[in-house]
Amino acid sequence: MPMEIGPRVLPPSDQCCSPAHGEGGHFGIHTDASRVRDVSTALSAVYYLHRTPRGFGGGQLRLYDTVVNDGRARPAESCRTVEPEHDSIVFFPSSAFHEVVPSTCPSGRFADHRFTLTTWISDEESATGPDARPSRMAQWMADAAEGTRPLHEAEGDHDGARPVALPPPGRATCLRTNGN
Ligand SMILES: O=C(O)CCC(=O)C(=O)O
Ligand SMILES: [Fe+2]
Repeated sequence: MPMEIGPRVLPPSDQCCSPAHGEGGHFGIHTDASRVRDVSTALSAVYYLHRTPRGFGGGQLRLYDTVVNDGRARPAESCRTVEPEHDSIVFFPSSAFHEVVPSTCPSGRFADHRFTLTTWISDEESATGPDARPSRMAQWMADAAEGTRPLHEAEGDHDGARPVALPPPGRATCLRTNGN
């Protein structure tokens, strides 16, 4: 089924990332603190799109609980697993530890890769008003996330993901999800 992605739903390309994971593609445990201005209010949004039936295996998103030891936060062993389902979107706090487990892509074809559109939503206003103090839990997760390594240092954990060029603004794009 062709899927229309109009430019109006796409954030500017510097605020949007569109990688494709093939065989072995993965993303080690991280937070998205370095991708947002205010991690105490920011949400990460990941939209999944791929051909059906799915041409890849694995590629689940794991969202970890957080534990604190000696005032330092780290990912707990417990997590929630999100299956990348075509035409679905997941939102989570950008301060949460998460990872993408390795994908397999038996055909090796690019069309069978795991595709996503990822963006980060941050309400700058809400962090400045008098009533805008984040909850204790949110502040605590934000402080923990600030201490995590910047994303560019985690590039070694992002093997196998190839960036996909986004369409220029003002032109609709048609992604065929059932062809090559
Ligand atoms: O692809 C996903 O499910 C998550 C991607 C991600 O964590 C990121 O781009 O920071
Ligand atoms: Fe992330």
